[in-house]
Amino acid sequence: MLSRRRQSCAPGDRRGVIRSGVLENGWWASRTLPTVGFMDLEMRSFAPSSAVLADEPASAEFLRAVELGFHGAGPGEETIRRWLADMLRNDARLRAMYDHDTGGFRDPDDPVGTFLSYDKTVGFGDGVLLPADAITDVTVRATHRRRGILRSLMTTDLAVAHDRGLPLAALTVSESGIYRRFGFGPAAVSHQVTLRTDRSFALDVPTSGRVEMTSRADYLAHADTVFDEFHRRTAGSVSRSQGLTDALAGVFDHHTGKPDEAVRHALHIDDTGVPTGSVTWKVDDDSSTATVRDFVAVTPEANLALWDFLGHLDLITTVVRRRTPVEDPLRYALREPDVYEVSARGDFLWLRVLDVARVLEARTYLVDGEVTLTVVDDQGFTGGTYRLAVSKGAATVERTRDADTDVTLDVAALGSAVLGGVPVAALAGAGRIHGAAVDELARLLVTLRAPVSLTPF
Ligand SMILES: CC(=O)SCCNC(=O)CCNC(=O)[C@H](O)C(C)(C)COP(=O)(O)OP(=O)(O)OC[C@H]1O[C@@H](n2cnc3c(N)ncnc32)[C@H](O)[C@@H]1OP(=O)(O)O
Repeated sequence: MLSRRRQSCAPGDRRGVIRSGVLENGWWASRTLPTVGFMDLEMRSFAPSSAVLADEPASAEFLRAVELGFHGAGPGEETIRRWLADMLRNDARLRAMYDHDTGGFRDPDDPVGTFLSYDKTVGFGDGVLLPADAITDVTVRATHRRRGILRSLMTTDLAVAHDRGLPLAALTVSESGIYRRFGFGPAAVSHQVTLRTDRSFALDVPTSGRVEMTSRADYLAHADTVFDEFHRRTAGSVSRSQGLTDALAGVFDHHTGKPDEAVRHALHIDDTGVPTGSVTWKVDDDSSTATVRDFVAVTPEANLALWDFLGHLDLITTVVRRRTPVEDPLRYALREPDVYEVSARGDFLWLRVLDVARVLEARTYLVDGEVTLTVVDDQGFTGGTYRLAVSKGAATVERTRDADTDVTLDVAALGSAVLGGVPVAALAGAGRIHGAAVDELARLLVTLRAPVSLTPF
C-alpha cells in the first residue's frame, strides 16, 4: 500500500525544512532536512505496472527527467518504451520528488528529483551471490540542487532496503565526492586501458580456444550464459538486466531506439566448445580506434584470446576498453608491455553495507583469526560492535557488548574493504580504520584476487 503525502516549506522561510515521508509496506519515513528557497515538495514512490508508454506518464516523465539531469539529448520514445519494459521486468522502484511551487512556469508533474532502485545480486566469489539494493538514475533538477533532495530520496531508499532485509546497497558514481556521507565506500576499482595495436602489438604466450565474429542474434544467444558464469565466479560482479545486455550489444541506440548497426560482436569458445567470453565494440569515426562496449571473460584464456583478437583487427591502431579489471593479465602476456596504457582509473563499484554479519559471513577467507570491530554508521543501520571469528575459511559474526574493540571503522570503509578491493592498510593510512588490530584485520580480509565489476548501472 502506497500513500502519498505532500509536504511543504513555508514561502519566505529561507532556512525552512522539507519533511518528506512515504508509507511503503508499512514503513514510514519522516526526515527533517535543512534547505533554502521556496519549495512545495512531494516525494512519490511508485513502480510501473505496464510497458505501454501511454499508460505510464509518470514513469515516462521520470525517464525524461533523468536525461535532463545528465544533460542528455533526450531519449526517443522507443528508448523510453524499452527502459520502461526493463523497469517492469526488474521490479524497479521509482522515487521522484515534485515541486508544486512552479510559479506557473513548469509542469508540476515533471519531477525535480529522480531516484531508481531495484534488486540485483553482488557476487562474493565461489558462487555466492548476495542480494543488493542497486541504485541508479539519481538526478536533481539544476534549479533544485543542494537543497537536500538527494539526501531525502537516498535516506528513504536505504531505510526501505534495510527494512526489507537487504544486506547491501550498490551504485556507480558520476562524481566521487557524493556518496561516502551515505555510507558507501569504493569497493571495486577499474581501469580504462588504451592499447596500441600497431605492429608492436603481439602476445608472446599462446592463446587457446577460438574466437568467432557473430551476428547480433548469435551473440545474444550466448551472452547471458557467459555473463552469468562470470558473475557466479567473480567477487564484485553485479547482475545485469536484459536492457543493459541489449544496450551494450547495440540492440538499440540510446537516442533513436533503433538497432545500432555499427556494433560488432564476437565470442570466445574454449577447447571443449563452451562459450567462455564475449565482446562487443564499435569503430570510431576516425576508423582507426575500436572502442570496446562490453568485454566479459570467464577464464584467463578467454581474456587473452579476446584481447589478441581485438589487437589484430586490421586498420585499427588503438583499442580503448573501459571497465578493465585492475589485475588484467594482458600486460604480462605482451611482447612489448608498453603498448598497454592505463589511461584512466576509477572507483567503479561502491558498496554500502546494511547488514555487517551477513556481508562478512558471505565471503571466504584465506586465513583464520578473530577480531572485534566497531562499525560507525551515522545513519544508524549497522552501527555497533561485532566479533568476527574465522575458522577454516568461513566467518561467524556476532554482535557483542564487549567494550574491548580491536578495530574501529566507519561503514563506508567496511564497504571498501569487504571484498578486498581497497587494502585495509590503505584505509588505515587514510585514517578511516584504526585500532590495535588493524594488521590482524588486514590479514583476515586479504583476497586472492581484486574484485571486478563489469556492470555499468
Ligand atoms: C548513483 C547515480 O545515479 S550517480 C549520478 C548522480 N547524478 C548526477 O551526477 C547528475 C547531476 N547532478 C545532480 O543531479 C545533483 O547535483 C545530485 C543528484 C548529484 C545531488 O543532488 P542534490 O539534491 O543537490 O544533493 P543534496 O542537496 O541532497 O546534497 C546532499 C549532500 O551531498 C552533497 N553533494 C551533493 N552533490 C554533490 C557533489 N556533486 N559533490 C560533492 N558533494 C555533493 C551536498 O553538499 C550535501 O552534503 P551534506 O548534506 O553532507 O552537507
